[in-house]
Amino acid sequence: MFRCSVRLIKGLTQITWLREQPVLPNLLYRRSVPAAYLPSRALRVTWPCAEEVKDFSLPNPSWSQNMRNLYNKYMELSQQGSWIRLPSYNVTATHLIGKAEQCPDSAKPQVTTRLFTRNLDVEGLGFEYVMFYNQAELRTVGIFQAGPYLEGPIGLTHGGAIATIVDTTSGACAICTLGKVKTANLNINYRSPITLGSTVEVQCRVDKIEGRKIFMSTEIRSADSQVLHIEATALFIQMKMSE
Ligand SMILES: CCCCC/C=C\C/C=C\C/C=C\C/C=C\CCCC(=O)SCCNC(=O)CCNC(=O)[C@H](O)C(C)(C)COP(=O)(O)OP(=O)(O)OC[C@H]1O[C@@H](n2cnc3c(N)ncnc32)[C@H](O)[C@@H]1OP(=O)(O)O
Repeated sequence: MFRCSVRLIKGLTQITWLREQPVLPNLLYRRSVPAAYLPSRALRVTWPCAEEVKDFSLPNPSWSQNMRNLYNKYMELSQQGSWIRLPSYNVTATHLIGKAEQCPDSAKPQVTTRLFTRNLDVEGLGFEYVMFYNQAELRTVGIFQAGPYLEGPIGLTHGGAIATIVDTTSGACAICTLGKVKTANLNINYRSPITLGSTVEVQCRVDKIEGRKIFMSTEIRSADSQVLHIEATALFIQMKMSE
């Protein structure tokens, strides 16, 4: 248990910017798992115990040249200080401090929860994406490559997969701005299909904040910005301190 805590904390402390975020104290999730979260009586949910915590938003061999070009562009902007690359793990709890002590040592069979967008073990088949956050402008950019396992109509990306990317990119912006949030509303206009294998740029911005409500707009365009694929709006609600 102690070793697990050390590994997780070591991984998290590498993300120095997180410690500087004003929202970080709000990102501490509750420390016990309600029974309703368990997928069945035979299974126990476990938290990440991997030797190494992999950051999935770093380039891998499946990335297209378009994906790499956009990534390099925002990495350069990050070096100038305006953007921050958001790390991405395959277990939601890894993004949050305070889960490590829940690593169990014995329960079998076990199932480890997985972040929906990072649930495939082979690179390039599903969601390949990286997100950057601009704190001054309250914006996120997502660079998304749609893998072949995201098919809806033949050769095209499933609308639900696109909705997931809108939710993820605008949700990340809301989280970085306000702390823990849940999606309350998502409206999507599908303007033109996204071909499987293509890379698109997801642009999200905060429209307004009213108390616990944060209103977001999202646009998805082709890598060269010429084709508008998606226009969307979303409402996220900040969690109460007790949640
Ligand atoms: C340390 C890490 C930092 C870095 C982070 C970086 C990256 C993040 C990486 C990983 C994390 C992974 C992904 C994150 C990305 C995406 C996030 C996905 C989030 C989800 O995928 S989440 C699942 C789907 N989501 C639900 O499962 C919600 C079910 N639902 C509820 O849980 C409640 O319904 C709730 C909580 C929404 C509200 O409940 P509540 O009790 O807290 O608040 P309440 O009802 O009082 O509403 C307060 C005010 O919002 C207004 N309001 C409420 N709902 C509205 C609606 N639909 N339309 C218009 N207005 C609405 C009210 O009218 C009132 O307005 P007013 O104050 O003006 O009266």
